[in-house]
Amino acid sequence: MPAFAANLTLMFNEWSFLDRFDAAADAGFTAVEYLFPYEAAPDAIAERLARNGLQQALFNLPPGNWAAGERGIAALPGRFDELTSGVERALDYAAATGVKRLHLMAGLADSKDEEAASCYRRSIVYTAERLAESGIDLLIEPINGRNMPGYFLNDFGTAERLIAELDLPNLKLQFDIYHRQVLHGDVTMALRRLLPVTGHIQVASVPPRHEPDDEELNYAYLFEEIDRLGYDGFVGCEYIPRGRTLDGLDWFKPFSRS
Ligand SMILES: O=C(O)C(=O)[C@@H](O)CO
Ligand SMILES: [Mg+2]
Repeated sequence: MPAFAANLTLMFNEWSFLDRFDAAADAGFTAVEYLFPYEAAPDAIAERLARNGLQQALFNLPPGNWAAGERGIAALPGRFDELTSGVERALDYAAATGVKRLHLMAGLADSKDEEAASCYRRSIVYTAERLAESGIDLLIEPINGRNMPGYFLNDFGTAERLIAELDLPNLKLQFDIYHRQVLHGDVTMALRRLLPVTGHIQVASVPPRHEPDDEELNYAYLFEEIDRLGYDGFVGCEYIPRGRTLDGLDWFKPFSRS
């Protein structure tokens, strides 16, 4: 049975950020993920995790100026010092939360730009090696250009080649099934091939990015396939509820701890 992590950036928005941990646990989740923890104190998050018996599945390293439209800095020339200090900040939160995988966002840059590609590789190598000292995996995620126009890493093949070429033991793929379907389709065959390098899976319906129970993809089949493949990581529920979060959890009932 997949281990689902509620995505507290998109789900449980009826509650304040810290109260979303309680709401997710009450709804039967045993793990959580979100984009960024940095507006809450590490201890406050740790307390919510412990109080609710929740595991921290994932969060992202600092992305640059998100409010100004930045979507990561790893591929951006001239931002390496900021990247290294962001890694230390993320490690403080990792120590408090016990998270074992962090996602590094590439940023908005031309995917054919050689300087961006070189910055991206340098950032990945640095970050992976620094995280390895704490036993943490580094994830990279291809993101489709409809949701994030201009995002540098917009192709699963590029991510697959990069992971193979860099050959870093803790560099893994964040396989977001929603992005995979929008970008390329062929989800099941890609899962089968890429599972050995996959460190985290995320789900949502396609195309509206809602609960994984309808529209273009057959998630009942895909959840069984994830089990058949022996995947033992988390499946992040990175979806926008159609209405109130709790009203959209019928799909989750067979997997809930309550
Ligand atoms: O957009 C997505 O998909 C994500 O997983 C976010 O974490 C972007 O980092
Ligand atoms: Mg995702």
